[in-house]
Amino acid sequence: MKQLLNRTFEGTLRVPGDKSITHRSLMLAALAEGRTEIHLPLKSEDTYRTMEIMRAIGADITESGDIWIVESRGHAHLHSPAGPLYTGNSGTTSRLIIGLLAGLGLEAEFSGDDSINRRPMDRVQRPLLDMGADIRLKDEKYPPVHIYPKPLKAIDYDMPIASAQVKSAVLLAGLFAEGTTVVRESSPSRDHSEIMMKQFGAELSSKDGVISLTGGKKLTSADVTVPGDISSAAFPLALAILKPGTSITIENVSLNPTRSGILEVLEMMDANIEIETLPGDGEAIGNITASYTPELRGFDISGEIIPRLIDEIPILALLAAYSNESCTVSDAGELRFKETDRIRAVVDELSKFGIRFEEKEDGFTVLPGEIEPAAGTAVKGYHDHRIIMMLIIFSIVSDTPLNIDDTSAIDISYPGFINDLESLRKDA
Ligand SMILES: O=C(O)C1=C[C@@H](OP(=O)(O)O)[C@@H](O)[C@H](O)C1
Ligand SMILES: C=C(OP(=O)(O)O)C(=O)O
Repeated sequence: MKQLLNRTFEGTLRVPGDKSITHRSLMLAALAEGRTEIHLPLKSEDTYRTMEIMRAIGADITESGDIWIVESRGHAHLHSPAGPLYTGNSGTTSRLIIGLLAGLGLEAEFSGDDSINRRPMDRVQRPLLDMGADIRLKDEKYPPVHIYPKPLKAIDYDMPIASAQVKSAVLLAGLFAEGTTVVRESSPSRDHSEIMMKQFGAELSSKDGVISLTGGKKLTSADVTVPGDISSAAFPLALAILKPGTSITIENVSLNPTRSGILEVLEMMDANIEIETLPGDGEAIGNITASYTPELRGFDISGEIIPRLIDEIPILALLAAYSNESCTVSDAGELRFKETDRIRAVVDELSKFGIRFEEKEDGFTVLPGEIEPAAGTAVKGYHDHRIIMMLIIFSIVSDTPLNIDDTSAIDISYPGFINDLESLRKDA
């Protein structure tokens, strides 16, 4: 990483494919009769966990360079796995698979790594029990999760939290439930499941936060091209804004409005960014250019924007530290249930450099002030990809070598992160 310090960066990058869309494409392609090609999938630890699980229940998936091919004779050919499943570090795999397995009426058991085994699964279990599923959890909350075959009925579900994982689990189960499943969202969460289910022929409509899905409709294959992941793009974009002499363009990245809250905050901060939308009929995509911005305004965000930038909050905290004004994030208590408690992690690690935080149960305020980077400071990544990548961007922006305990979790969502940054070095 030393090779990235005391440099400036310039150029164009394609970040890896969207993680949320890749997970969903593997699941839906396995349910849909026919051959699906998934172009430019994210090849990362988390998405391979979903691929292995889909194979363990009978999906035929082959990899051919940047295309994954799923050949399916339809959902009826999927079967209970021969042994326990493993979801690794992936919350999306864990939550969505509960809905999928319950919907298919399969018997299965799964657990994950230490982080997943501490993440709550009862949020998905509750609505599925209402649908008639039989799902058992350790201490009524955590993996190992056991799922037993039961027929499902549609429900009308008022979401108590804004969670795309819960919504998607209910919808995946709803594909096989008797009747029309209705999900009511209080704040919009990412809608990739809804978009893709329609592409695969599901009888689904969505309006003003109310999603209706009629069970029993046969899905048919549809090719998917995965756009770049805006959650990954956020790191090089932050680098461009914070590093003097730097300008970076990210091409073909998802601009889905349920994901692009970060761009709205960058605009609030008066950051130098340009967004070019590209034509297309599925997921919104475009190119984003960000450049060094010496004076950054503050922000105060809460409410409906939070689910639209939830995974970008660690890197937003770093941007906030460089603002001349105070920056507040509220209504983001969900951050405490991610790979690690991301509020704690951000506050504990960035405080080591004189960055002043007021921590709250549901967020934090970053106060303006001097940053005091000290070479060789020991920092912890908590085996959380987003915390680690934020710390690496801080190290590069402040030209300070840091002693990060373990960076291997980068591979959860962005293998090639360091290489991509190297490709942008002005002298590369
Ligand atoms: O559905 C998805 O693909 C995701 C939903 C979000 O989680 P929640 O549903 O828990 O908010 C997000 O944090 C996660 O990275 C991916
Ligand atoms: C929270 C994340 O993912 P997951 O919930 O799938 O582990 C993330 O990618 O930041």
